[in-house]
Amino acid sequence: MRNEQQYVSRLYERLDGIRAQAEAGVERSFAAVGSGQQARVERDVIVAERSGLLAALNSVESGLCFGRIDLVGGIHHHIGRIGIRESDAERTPLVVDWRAPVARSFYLATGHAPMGLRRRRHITTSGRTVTALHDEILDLTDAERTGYEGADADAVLLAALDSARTGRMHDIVQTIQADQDRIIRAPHQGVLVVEGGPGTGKTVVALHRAAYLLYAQRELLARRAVLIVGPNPAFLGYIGDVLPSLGETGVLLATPGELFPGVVATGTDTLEAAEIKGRPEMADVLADFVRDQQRTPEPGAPIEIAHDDGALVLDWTIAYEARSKARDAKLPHNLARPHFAFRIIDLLTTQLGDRLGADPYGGPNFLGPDDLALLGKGIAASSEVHAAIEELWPHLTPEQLLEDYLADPVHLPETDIEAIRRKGGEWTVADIPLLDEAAELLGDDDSAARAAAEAARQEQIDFAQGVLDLSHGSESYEFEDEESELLAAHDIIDAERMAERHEEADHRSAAERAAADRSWAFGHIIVDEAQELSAMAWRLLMRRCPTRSMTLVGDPAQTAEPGGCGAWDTILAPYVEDRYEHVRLGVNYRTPVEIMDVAAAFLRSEDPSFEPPSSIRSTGVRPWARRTDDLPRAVAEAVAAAATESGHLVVIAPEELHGALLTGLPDAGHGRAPDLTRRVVLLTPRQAKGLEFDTVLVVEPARFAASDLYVALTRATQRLGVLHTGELPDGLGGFTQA
Ligand SMILES: Nc1ncnc2c1ncn2[C@@H]1O[C@H](COP(=O)(O)OP(=O)(O)OP(=O)(O)O)[C@@H](O)[C@H]1O
Repeated sequence: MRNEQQYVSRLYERLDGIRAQAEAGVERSFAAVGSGQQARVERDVIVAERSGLLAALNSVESGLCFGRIDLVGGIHHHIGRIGIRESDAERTPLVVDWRAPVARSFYLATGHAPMGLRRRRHITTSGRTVTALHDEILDLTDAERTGYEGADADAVLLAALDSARTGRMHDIVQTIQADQDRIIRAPHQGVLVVEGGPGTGKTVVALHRAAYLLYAQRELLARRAVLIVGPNPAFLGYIGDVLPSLGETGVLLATPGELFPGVVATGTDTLEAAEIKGRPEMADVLADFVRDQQRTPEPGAPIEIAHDDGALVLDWTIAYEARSKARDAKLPHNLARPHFAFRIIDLLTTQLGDRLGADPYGGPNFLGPDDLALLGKGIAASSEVHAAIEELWPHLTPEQLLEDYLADPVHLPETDIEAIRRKGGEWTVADIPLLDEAAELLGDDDSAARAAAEAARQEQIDFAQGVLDLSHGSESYEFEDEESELLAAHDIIDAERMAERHEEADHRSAAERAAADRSWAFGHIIVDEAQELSAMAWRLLMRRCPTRSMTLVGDPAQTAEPGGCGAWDTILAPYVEDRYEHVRLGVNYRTPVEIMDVAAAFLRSEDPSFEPPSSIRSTGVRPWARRTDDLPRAVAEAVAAAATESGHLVVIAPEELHGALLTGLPDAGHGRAPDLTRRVVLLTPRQAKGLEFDTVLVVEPARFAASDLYVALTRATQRLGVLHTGELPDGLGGFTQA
């Protein structure tokens, strides 16, 4: 133990050294004498880089080194969250990153396949102090013993699984199991589906896979960023510490309601409306609706446009021809609009030319090409003509289009139309993929943005010219000697190049830039609770990941959303056919066998073929149930009785009961963004998805949908209780009566 303590202390000393160096770098950059835009840009870049490094160094502080492998032949390596080298000339490795190939045997070696290992050691620390060592002898012919060999090889894993929860997910870097390691390091480049029952580590494995990919493909992923999609903000808060604790911060976490930049989904849909909006047919429905916006006047009811040289008649024939021409361009609506406008102007010019230049005696038209060009210019400048074009082929934003569509839906059966009809109101999660679809159909007409950028650039050139003129004026004063004069700014740089240099470089990280850019192509996307996403949501996600480098995590048995796609083939066939890898996790690390038995029996009563994951732990504590006439009081009493138990407690209850229950739970975290670090939390079944707590109280299970109840029953790491007023739902039983 003493030797390991000395080694670990030395590691922390080195970490402190690197940290001090990075801090000094930041300070030096701030104090840098260079002035002017260029120097500021360089300083900002250095500060951003060093600050990123500092954040990573600070976040790996806890449990920096957690293992050691001794190879046959005497070499050994310490394994840690990040790799650290000595400051000597050879840059000797002090601790090896857990993701490095050399560290792999730490996770995979067994007595049967020792992978060249003699011994594997787990080092447990508290702060910077080594508190325990656990050794496993892998080479049984080796007689040397350390005294730290435990009888139970899984002691470290079981201790981690048994520990009280904190409301935040922790990394599992010290105890990754072999089947999990294979998924984390899977070489598969395309879509990898990780399926497994509750508590099998799907989420935590996917997060470690993200960390692994960020290590193995650092170049690419630092540029393109990783996106992690999770079901709700509470879940993202719950998993938010895992990657930073592994030294990785360049990741964007988002809920499905946040995937259209500039819009936050705060509204709610009925289940029926969400299901309809998620159907794949909605892509065609919206495409048809966009075509509906490309109009023609009714035959016999033309648009008459006043013009100095006589009225112009924009009739069905002209509009129809211009529309066909514009549609032939096969461009999104807004980008095809100029084609429509040019054709209209062209046809109206011909109309006017025919009239003005007509020879009353039937000879050729009097007007030549120059006259026609002049007429065309006049028509193109006419605001009335533009108003008519806008009426027939309006420039649209995705928000406008969808708002108009939802106010008066079309191209659907009448009952569906009534289900989704909505005038104004807030955007919902199911609207987000529709907005994205609309954006695709409309196309980003960036001509206005480009014109603005050009104007800004011109302004900078003018500003730079001003600076140059000033420096020219002060030349004799500032540059006294010949050499300086030769290098005077105006001699070596023109205003345009100087303006470019002055342009503010984009210092945001790839993840920050990706968050603001709808057309961003991510290097890798991880989707948790993937079974919940609708076909339309998948269309959005696939657009964000043209390389299809994705890890999808889910459990079809936990599907709650009526629009959820469920089967992987249905989700993936349109994009990758059957070219995806499918792996399963079968061990439940969370729920003890006593609780899993109850949950599995309930689901089997719904689906007799259901195969639950097998629990790795048993607590000897049976779940309990109590019937009551006064739920708020019974819940408050049960929570008070659990106060002596360690860890966190969640009350999972239907939303409509929350108001009443809260009167007896004044300190509970609750609401839209509940604070999960509170000792007591009140959640709806949907909010509880993906989370875990030491103690779970399920309230009024008869009001839960079956899949929601299965999720609720499988959230506990230690204890489960059920409080109900009426009969328990069919199939739910096996409790002790409390
Ligand atoms: N190898 C491991 N070492 C330590 N803890 C582990 C290990 N694997 C899983 N766990 C723990 O098991 C619990 C369940 O993991 P996780 O939440 O990833 O499961 P899940 O499959 O996503 O569950 P659900 O589908 O119910 O959301 C977590 O606390 C996780 O840290």
